[in-house]
Amino acid sequence: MKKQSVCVLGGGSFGTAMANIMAQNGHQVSQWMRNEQQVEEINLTGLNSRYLPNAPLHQELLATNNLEEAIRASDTIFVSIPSKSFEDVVERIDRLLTPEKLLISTTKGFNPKRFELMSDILKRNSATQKIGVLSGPNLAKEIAAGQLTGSVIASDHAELRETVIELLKSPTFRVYENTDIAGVELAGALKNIYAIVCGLAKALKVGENTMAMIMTRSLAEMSRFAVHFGANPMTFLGLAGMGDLIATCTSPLSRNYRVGHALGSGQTLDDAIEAIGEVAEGVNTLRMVREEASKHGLYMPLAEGLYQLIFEGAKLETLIGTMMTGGQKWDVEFATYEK
Ligand SMILES: NC(=O)C1=CN([C@@H]2O[C@H](COP(=O)(O)OP(=O)(O)OC[C@H]3O[C@@H](n4cnc5c(N)ncnc54)[C@H](OP(=O)(O)O)[C@@H]3O)[C@@H](O)[C@H]2O)C=CC1
Ligand SMILES: O=C(CO)COP(=O)(O)O
Repeated sequence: MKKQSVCVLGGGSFGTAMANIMAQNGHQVSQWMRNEQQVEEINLTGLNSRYLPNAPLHQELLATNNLEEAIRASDTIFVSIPSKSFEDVVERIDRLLTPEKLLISTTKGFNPKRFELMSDILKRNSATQKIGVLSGPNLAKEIAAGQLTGSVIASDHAELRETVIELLKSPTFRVYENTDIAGVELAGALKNIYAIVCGLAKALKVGENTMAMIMTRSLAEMSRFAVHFGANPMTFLGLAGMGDLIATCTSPLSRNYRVGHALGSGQTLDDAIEAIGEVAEGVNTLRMVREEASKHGLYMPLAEGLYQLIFEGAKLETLIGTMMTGGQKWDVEFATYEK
């Protein structure tokens, strides 16, 4: 692939990990962030010590404060901004976009202002409809440490999918493709709820039978919700579905898992979030999904139980009770059993 101009919006751990791979691949990469000291640190020392310590960054990765310049110079733009601020940042770049530019979200969450995903925000821009979503079991610190990692690019545009696969291809990072944007994006956002549940369960020292049951029923809930909103249930068998659920529900590197673990160890939600100091998308996702599930009559006992536990002071037994005695009886809902 010939040298491409790319920019990554966001100075957090995931944006930095992606920017670094593309710089290592010889592309012209700028990474936009709002913190001037962080820009200076990356450009002078090759380190992003707040978000990705211990990961030396490629010398050609250029950190910048200049959003306009970064967008104008780039053919492909990755937006790696937490869901809370995603819309604000995308609105700032709107007038700088042109029809050829490729726009990719890496953000796993919902807009807290209204029920919509990041790709919905990207689609509202006035210039380009070349939109994609990157999602998968992608713990940023593991990627930076060179652990073998797979991800998924979902888009209607074959050219976009091909470009992202090539930009990010490395001996340790591989991107697969999918056209089910709704499935891939919903999978990445929803699994954060269940990572909180699993962190909590682990803190309570549950056994592996229990962990397996929680994770598998989580997958059932996630796909039930997502299929209602247009996803293909088969997507949940792939890296963006089962893959990300496994990584996030079992790793203390996941911020959402850590929130759950802290809750299970007796901390308050506010203390847990403050101690982590990075984004944990699952808390907002839980609020949005619970509201939408009740509006549409979707049965989500684990999400409902977690919501009641966190926001309504319910006892842990409520969460356990909804899982053990709930109304849903089929193992796999999208299979046909009755002859
Ligand atoms: N980390 C991971 O392992 C993975 C994360 N993701 C997803 O990627 C998204 C980004 O996460 P991640 O990189 O981990 O987040 P971090 O918490 O590591 O960093 C967030 C970054 O966003 C910046 N930011 C926040 N608000 C704004 C704003 N209004 N304007 C400009 N910059 C802003 C922060 O800047 P500042 O420091 O100035 O506040 C910081 O650079 C999330 O949705 C996450 O779910 C996806 C896959 C893996
Ligand atoms: O999405 C992730 C891994 O795929 C990162 O999870 P956390 O946001 O919980 O750290």
